[in-house]
Amino acid sequence: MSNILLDLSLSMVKKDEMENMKAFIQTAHRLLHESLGAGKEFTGWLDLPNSYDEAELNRIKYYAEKIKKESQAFVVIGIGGSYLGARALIEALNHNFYNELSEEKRKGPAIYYAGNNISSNYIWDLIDLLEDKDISINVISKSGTTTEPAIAFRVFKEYMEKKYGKRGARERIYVTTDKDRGALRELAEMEGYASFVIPDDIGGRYSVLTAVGLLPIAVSGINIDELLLGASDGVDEYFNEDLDDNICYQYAAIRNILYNKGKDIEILISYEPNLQYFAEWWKQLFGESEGKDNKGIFPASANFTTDLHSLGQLIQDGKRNLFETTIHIEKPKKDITIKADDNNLDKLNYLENKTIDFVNKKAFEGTVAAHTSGRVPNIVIKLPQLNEYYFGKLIYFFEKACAISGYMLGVNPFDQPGVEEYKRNMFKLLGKPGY
Ligand SMILES: O=P(O)(O)OC[C@H]1O[C@H](O)[C@H](O)[C@@H](O)[C@@H]1O
Repeated sequence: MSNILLDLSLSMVKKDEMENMKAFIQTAHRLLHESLGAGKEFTGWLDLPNSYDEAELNRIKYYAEKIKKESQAFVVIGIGGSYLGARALIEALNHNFYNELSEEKRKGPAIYYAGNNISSNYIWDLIDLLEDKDISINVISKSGTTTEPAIAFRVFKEYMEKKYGKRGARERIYVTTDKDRGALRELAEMEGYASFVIPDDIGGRYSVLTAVGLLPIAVSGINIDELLLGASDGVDEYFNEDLDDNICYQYAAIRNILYNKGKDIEILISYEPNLQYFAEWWKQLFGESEGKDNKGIFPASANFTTDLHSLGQLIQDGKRNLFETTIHIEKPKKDITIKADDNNLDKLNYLENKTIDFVNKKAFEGTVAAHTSGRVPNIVIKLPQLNEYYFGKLIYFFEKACAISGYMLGVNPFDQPGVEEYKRNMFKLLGKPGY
């Protein structure tokens, strides 16, 4: 049966180096599964796909349908873990030009994002774009107090109330936040908005398979049952503490081996442009989880072949402190056959009857060969297809690999104390009371 596969044949790591990681992997496995590790109170995501509350799932589906019916555009207000996962999957699993499609062709409203920056130009332009559209909004914040989404929501709440009146706006505003803490929870209760809960034991960057991600994802027409099924199969498949039989743990182990050899930048590569935000989600997951105590691999990303024409030189020939992890999709959703041309001025007739995906795959093979000859270790994660099931499983694969990798590195993979530093300075400069 087809499945996600991990190809380590070009990782430049020897078999015995992996063997030597077995004990460390088993320790990390125990820290995670027996709730003995740092941040153990944030491991609710571990069994979530297997223990999903059916009633909550049905509520998500019900409101997703309501939003679809009532809206031409849907605005997701959130930052970091409160929006990246949703955007990653909405873009990865839909049409490359989803928002630009006609309403008949699209399976849901156009989806826009706000509250992920503090640019007045951005908010202004978004409001301008939404002027003649019927909209609904989902404000997502675990803490309920993050500045960026809070400011955007203040603007959008006023906008909605002007457009639809207070009662009408109430019907179109959805809140996803903590069960009983935070300003957003208080506001949701006070205004009577439909609301969803981010469980206490799941941190933002591990929350894509909760209502945080599932509501917006379902609104875009993606099958969330299939997504959860993939993740749930991942729970079983990536449980085995024997390194030989667990590709998720192999990925965690090899990252640590490479890091200890001075490879402190990992570039996540894809040959599909609509995986750009999947890489952004992955960057937050690994960056916030591991980058602490003056340690951690810097997670970067590149889109090939696009970036081969801009970053390719550095990867091939620059400082040897990086490695690549490619997400390789075996079968495209659609393909195009290259035809012969009588004039052949572009000299492409040698590709007659080959498909564009065939060329893309040859570009991948050629790139991996070139970069490994340039001493860049290459890890390849192979997915049979770009669909809900495999991406649900891949999400879980990375979440778990990240937690295991973080424990092997000796950090708490579930906190992010460093992020507060810029906030404190900004609040002080803004004159926020108490700073
Ligand atoms: O969901 P929120 O509480 O608004 O947090 C949104 C994001 O901002 C924070 O500063 C954290 O660094 C992230 O881990 C988090 O995902």
